[in-house]
Amino acid sequence: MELDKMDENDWKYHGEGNKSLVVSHVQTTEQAFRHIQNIVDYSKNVMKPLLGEKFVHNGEAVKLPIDFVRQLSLKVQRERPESRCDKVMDTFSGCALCLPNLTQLSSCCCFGQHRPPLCIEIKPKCGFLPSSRHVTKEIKSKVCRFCMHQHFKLASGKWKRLSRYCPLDLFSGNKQRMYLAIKHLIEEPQNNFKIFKGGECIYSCKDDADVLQDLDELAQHLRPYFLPSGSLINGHQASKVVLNELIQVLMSALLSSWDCPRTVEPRKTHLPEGRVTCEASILHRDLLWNANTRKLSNHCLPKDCVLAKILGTQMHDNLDIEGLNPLFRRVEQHLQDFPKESRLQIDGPYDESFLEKVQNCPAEDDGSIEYAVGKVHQYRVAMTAKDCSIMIAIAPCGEDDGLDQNLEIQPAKPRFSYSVSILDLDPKPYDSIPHQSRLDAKILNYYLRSTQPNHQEVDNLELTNPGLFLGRDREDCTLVFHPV
Ligand SMILES: O=P(O)(O)O[C@@H]1[C@@H](OP(=O)(O)O)[C@H](OP(=O)(O)O)[C@H](O)[C@H](OP(=O)(O)O)[C@H]1OP(=O)(O)O
Ligand SMILES: Nc1ncnc2c1ncn2[C@@H]1O[C@H](COP(=O)(O)OP(=O)(O)OP(=O)(O)O)[C@@H](O)[C@H]1O
Repeated sequence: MELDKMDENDWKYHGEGNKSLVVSHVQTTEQAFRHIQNIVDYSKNVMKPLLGEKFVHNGEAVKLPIDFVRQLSLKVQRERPESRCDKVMDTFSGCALCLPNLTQLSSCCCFGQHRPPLCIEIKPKCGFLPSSRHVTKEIKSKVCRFCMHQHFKLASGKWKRLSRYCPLDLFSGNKQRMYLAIKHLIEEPQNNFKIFKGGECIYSCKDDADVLQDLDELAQHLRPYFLPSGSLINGHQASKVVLNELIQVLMSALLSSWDCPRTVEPRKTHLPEGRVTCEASILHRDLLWNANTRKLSNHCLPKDCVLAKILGTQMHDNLDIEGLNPLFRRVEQHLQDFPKESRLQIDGPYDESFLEKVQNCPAEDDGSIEYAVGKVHQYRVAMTAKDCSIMIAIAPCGEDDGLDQNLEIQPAKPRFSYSVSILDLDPKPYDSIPHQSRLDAKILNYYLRSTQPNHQEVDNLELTNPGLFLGRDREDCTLVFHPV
């Protein structure tokens, strides 16, 4: 803040205590409001057209009384996880993003009165392997970023166990692969899987928890939704049935092609040819040896299902960070040469013209700034889609709502209505691109160091906490495929 440019009209009374009188800067509120409005514009004008009207709730920027925000921040403080408490709430901004509660079903969906709705949140992460000619390290086209990143996260202490989840299995459209992907998410949720019941989080990552106990407890919560009330199945068998049913419902929701009438065979999206399995996935070896390899590795999702929409948007990153870097530098150079240039819309406005730049970027590099900025925008859009979450709200519906014992004799499938939404669609900052580049190299180095003992470092990077490094690879596992 420059002292000689201070103007009392930019400040207003905020409140006071015994010793302090607090004034706040009016710009702060306006800037913060602009920031939130930018998020709303980005969700509404950029991500919604790409991901689909029905999945995206852009929300609304709202102004709130500052005292209310301060009180609220104190009230929620004790419920916040310790690992997040380094972030403080901006209690002076007086504004917020108002969104519908996506753990609840929208009012148009029917749902039973007896049981509160369930909501499953999945953060699927990146579902494809880069096929860009700019990729210099072969491993990147064999092992997906999530699976490589696991080793770095373990070494840096973010998580205590490796997740066996592989996004390529979830996005495969193949029911057997999807089944295992969801099973692995349940077993080790990290920040990729949560379950809410009546809006309350009942299942999420607990670092020190006993995994098996967690699963039994979870099955207890879910039992009334998936087993008839008088069912005699108990213990481990009941948990297996309940979790199996949950996975089946989730797969239906993830594969629903919402624009197609249910009676018609849904159209399929065949994604570009290329490697569609990840070598680190525990399924990989089975896929290689299985007689049905081609069928199992089919990359085929129903058109317009939530997974196809997210994957299609992620694939706007078709150069990989390695191919993007020189284009980022071209934009940087241009901004240095023309500092007042705003038509590139680096920080917005996120309007139709921004979307036009994303959708109509020239296919080949013609050396122009337009091409470079189009690719940068595409990359940022892809980053948002690689970091978003899917919320699947489900509730029992129809005449079978009060599942009774008779159903056990001739089990009828419980019926559910569900709604699917996508959340966390913030624009990723333009200036985070250099960080992405460094992170990419770090992830690669940690992965290679853990799996290939003689590996030479890719770049001259300083690797943090090498002493913490655990070189254990995934548990060896043989799978038998059953029809589902
Ligand atoms: O880079 P990644 O893949 O680790 O993603 C980050 C996420 O970590 P994850 O790998 O999902 O555990 C990370 O998730 P957590 O906050 O760690 O749960 C954030 O979503 C981060 O986004 P932002 O910088 O807060 O906008 C994410 O950063 P971006 O790369 O999307 O900016
Ligand atoms: N509209 C909503 N309805 C219900 N739950 C929500 C909603 N928005 C966010 N949440 C919950 O709050 C969590 C954090 O929200 P969000 O992912 O938007 O934050 P973020 O800071 O952008 O996260 P990230 O670190 O992943 O970038 C979500 O994972 C979800 O569980």
